[in-house]
Amino acid sequence: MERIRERVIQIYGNLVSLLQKCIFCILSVGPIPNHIAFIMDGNRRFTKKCKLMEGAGHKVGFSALMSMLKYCYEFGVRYVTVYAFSIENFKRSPEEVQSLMDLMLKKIEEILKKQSIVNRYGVRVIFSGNLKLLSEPVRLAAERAMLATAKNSKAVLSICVAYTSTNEIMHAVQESCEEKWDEITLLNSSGAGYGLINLGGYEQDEMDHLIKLTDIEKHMYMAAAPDPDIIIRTSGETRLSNFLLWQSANCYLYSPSVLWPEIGFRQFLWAILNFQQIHFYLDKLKKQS
Ligand SMILES: CC(C)=CCC/C(C)=C/CC/C(C)=C/COP(=O)(O)OP(=O)(O)O
Repeated sequence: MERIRERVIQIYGNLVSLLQKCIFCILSVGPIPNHIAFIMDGNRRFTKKCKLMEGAGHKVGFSALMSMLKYCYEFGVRYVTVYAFSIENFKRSPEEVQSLMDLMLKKIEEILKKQSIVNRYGVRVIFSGNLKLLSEPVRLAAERAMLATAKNSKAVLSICVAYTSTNEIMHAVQESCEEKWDEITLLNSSGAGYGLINLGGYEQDEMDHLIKLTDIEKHMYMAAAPDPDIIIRTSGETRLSNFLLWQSANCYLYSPSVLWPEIGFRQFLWAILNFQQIHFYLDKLKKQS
């Protein structure tokens, strides 16, 4: 009896995945987003709603993330970014921060296993954020994961930890200033003698030493990924909460009402359909003007 039950579940699973493949095939006639970012909101609320043990919502949340990654990579999305832990999250109780870090550590080991989604889809994993703020075991695990997947080239997963956009922008501006300062000092010491830049009426060669947009962008934590096409934030919230502010100028925000651990194929499909509809509409406007 048990074997029949297992077989039925297996057949059902195969049928569902065949149906999903057919849907992806039809959808791929339209534009496929290159980069989707997720704000995984509502894990603690899910714990409360389902009367689970403390921290269980985040574990279910991780499984939901694995399903979303599978949909993204099956559909042909090359870049996925997730907001896994913000700098603000360090203000939570020490027990909660510790439990989230323990989960992170365990899950990093899991995603490095041979049969994991990361290895199955050839995904390069990048941890983006102020990694110095992480405890040593988590930081080392993150570095290990980046090294182990560095040669994967089919897709990219950016995991934002110890991240906020304002911190990212500040870091990038500081790095760019330091780089320019070093450049000017080097030129001065070699006798080129540019002196201090007069911001009033500078000459062309002085202009070359002003910081450009590309200087700042190359120092962003998210420099390895293009701007996102869609940001999906669960639990009906439409705030960005200091996530990808620099990169989201032309991005579509989709905000399903489900909590993160409840997100599934339906929400993914709806996000893609809405994105494609907006894309077609903007294309039409462009052609008319
Ligand atoms: C390796 C890896 C990528 C692990 C990620 C694991 C995971 C699902 C992390 C979510 C972290 C987080 C603070 C989510 C927000 O929900 P919340 O806790 O703020 O819940 P609430 O919105 O209900 O308060």
